[in-house]
Amino acid sequence: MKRISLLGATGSIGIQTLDVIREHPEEFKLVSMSAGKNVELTRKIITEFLPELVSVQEKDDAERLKSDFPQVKILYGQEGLEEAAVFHKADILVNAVLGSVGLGPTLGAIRSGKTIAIANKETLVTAGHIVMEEAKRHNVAILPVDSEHSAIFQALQGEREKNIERLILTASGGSFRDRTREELQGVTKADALNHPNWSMGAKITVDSATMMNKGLEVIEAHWLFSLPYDDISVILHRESIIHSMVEFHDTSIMAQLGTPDMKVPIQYALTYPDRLPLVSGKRLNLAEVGRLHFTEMDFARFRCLKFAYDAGRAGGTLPAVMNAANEAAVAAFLDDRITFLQIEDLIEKSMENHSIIEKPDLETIQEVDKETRRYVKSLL
Ligand SMILES: NC(=O)C1=CN([C@@H]2O[C@H](COP(=O)(O)OP(=O)(O)OC[C@H]3O[C@@H](n4cnc5c(N)ncnc54)[C@H](OP(=O)(O)O)[C@@H]3O)[C@@H](O)[C@H]2O)C=CC1
Ligand SMILES: CC(=O)[C@@H](O)[C@H](O)COP(=O)(O)O
Ligand SMILES: [Mn+2]
Repeated sequence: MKRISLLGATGSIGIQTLDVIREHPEEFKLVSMSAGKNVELTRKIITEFLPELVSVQEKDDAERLKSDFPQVKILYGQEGLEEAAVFHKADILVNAVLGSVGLGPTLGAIRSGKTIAIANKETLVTAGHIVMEEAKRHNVAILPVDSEHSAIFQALQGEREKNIERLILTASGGSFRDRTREELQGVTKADALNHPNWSMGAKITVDSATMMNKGLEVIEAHWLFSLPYDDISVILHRESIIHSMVEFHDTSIMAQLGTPDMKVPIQYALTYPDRLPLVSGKRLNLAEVGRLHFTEMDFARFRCLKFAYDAGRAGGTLPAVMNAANEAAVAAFLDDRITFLQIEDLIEKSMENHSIIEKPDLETIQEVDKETRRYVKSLL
């Protein structure tokens, strides 16, 4: 029985993690969780899964939940999030919260010796150097949940790192993959949220449309697999059937394939190094798929991917700046305050405006994150 702490239980990854737990009650138990503002769903989850500790974003919501569930320890805010992550009865943290608020809880859980199943990209993007060093020091495994990194992780089982030529991340191209840059003028929020292959939270769906999602994944891959940026490439693959690949020095390429279903990588992170049947999974029928397509990545068309390679290569605080600017800009877009193309303008301006601090500690990263959000706000 693995005892799970789940951050972001009310989100897209959170709900699918609960599906996996529900499908294997003899294997997994939810012992602590966090949610943001979706109190109704939080109530349902508590009633069904009976976690011992629950944290929500707002104090008022916590007060209401306390009177409804007196047997449950209810917390709130960033402190509550961090406490849920280190709950003493949990063996593994599934971090599926959205945004850089996920960094502190990941570090806390590493320091208390928990295995980390990481969906929250912002943790590794903003502070990969600290997270990987702490994981090594505490002998804690960081298991990828993101589909591309899970694919690479699976393709690397039984292989030696020294034999890797490069990683090849696949990108669907997102909602606007068939449009030119000129055709991006005036696209709407509804258009952006219409991902061709995956059903995900709003922020990551917009990231996929700007290609920032792949940029964040390139930086994540750099930290997870300890490879230089020159050995990490991206290819457009419309179908999202090949979730990513590893090429070896002998020219052999190992790929992981499957239908686009996040329950597969979520469950693999929870069962690793074992596997379990995916109760509600759909088997891939390649004859039905028929053809797979691949296209060279166009960095001029997808500027955010270029920003991410630049930020990753420069290192220091620049990835944290890029990430915070992206979070603030996407939130503004989802709030109808800016156009789609302004997202990348705001990220570019924030990166240009910043003087990089080398080897930043946690406090510096958090300060730079706040400063960048203030800067983006001043530009709006
Ligand atoms: N969705 C996917 O398929 C994939 C997602 N990821 C990554 O996983 C992470 C989560 O993505 P996704 O599930 O799509 O996101 P969602 O927006 O669907 O869910 C986010 C979750 O985080 C909670 N939350 C948001 N902001 C805060 C906050 N400030 N404090 C506390 N809780 C908060 C939300 O609570 P509430 O809704 O209650 O307000 C919700 O539970 C992201 O980093 C994303 O990039 C990676 C690979 C695939
Ligand atoms: C499901 C998942 O892992 C997402 O990160 C997905 O990769 C988004 O797809 P694209 O960014 O390739 O459009
Ligand atoms: Mn992904």
